Amino acid sequence: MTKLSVNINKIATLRNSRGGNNPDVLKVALDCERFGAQGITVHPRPDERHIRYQDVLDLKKVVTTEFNIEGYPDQRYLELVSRVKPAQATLVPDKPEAITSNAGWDTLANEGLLKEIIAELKKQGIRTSIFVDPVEKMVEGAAKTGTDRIEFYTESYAKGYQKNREQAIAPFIKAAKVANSLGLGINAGHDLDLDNLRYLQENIPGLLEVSIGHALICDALYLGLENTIQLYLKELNFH
Ligand SMILES: CC(=O)[C@@H](O)[C@H](O)COP(=O)(O)O
Ligand SMILES: NCC(=O)COP(=O)(O)O
Repeated sequence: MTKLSVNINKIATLRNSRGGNNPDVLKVALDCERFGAQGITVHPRPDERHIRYQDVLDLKKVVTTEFNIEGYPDQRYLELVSRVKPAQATLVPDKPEAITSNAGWDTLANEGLLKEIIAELKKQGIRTSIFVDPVEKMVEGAAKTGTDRIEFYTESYAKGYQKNREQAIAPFIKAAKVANSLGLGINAGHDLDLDNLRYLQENIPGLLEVSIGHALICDALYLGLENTIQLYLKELNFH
C-alpha cells in the first residue's frame, strides 16, 4: 500500500497572506486525516513564508497519523525535529533562498554530513528519508548514509509525463530497483497530481508513501478537500 501524506504548506501560505488564522492549519491537518490522509507533511523554510516553526510544534500535539517534517538539516531544523520527534524526518538539500525544492542530494559529496545527522536522528527514534534524484549512484550513496528511506524528487517525471510517460518514468524504475535491492524504503514527491499519480504508483516497485501539496490543494479549490483526498487515495489504491 502506498500512503498519502498531505503537504499543508500551501494552507499556511494562504493563512499568512492576511496575518490571521484563516484557514486554520491545525484544523485543516485534522480534516485531512479525517478525510483519509495517512500522513501530514510540512516543510518549514527559514523565512517561515508558509509553515512556521511554531506551527510544527502545535501540529505535533494534534496530528495522529504519520507526521513528516521536511527541510534542510541546519541547526534550527535539527533542534525542531529533536523537539517534535516526528515519525519521519525528510532531509532536503535546499538552499535557504530556494523558492521550492529543486534537486536531490548529492549523496556522494555529502555522505559524511548525512551519515552523522541520520545516525543522530535514528538514535532519537525518528525514521529518516533523504530527497534524491532518480540516479542509481545517488541511491547507492544514499544507502551508505544509513537512511531508512529515500524520497524520489519527481519533478522531472511530472514534467515529462504529458509528453512521454514511459521515458519520464524510466529512470525512476531503474533507481527504485537499486533501492529495493539495497533495502531502502521508497517515498516520492514533488508536482505529483491526479493525472500522473497512478502511473507512478503502478510502476515504482514498493512505493511506500507520496507527499503531495501544491496540486492537491489547487484541486481542493474546485473539488473540495474531502472529495480531493478521496480521489488521490483512489489513484493510489486502484488495484
Ligand atoms: C521536498 C519537496 O519536494 C517539497 O517539500 C516541496 O519542496 C514543497 O515545498 P514548498 O511548499 O515550499 O514548495
Ligand atoms: N515532498 C513533496 C511534498 O511534500 C509536496 O510537494 P508538492 O506536491 O507541493 O510539489
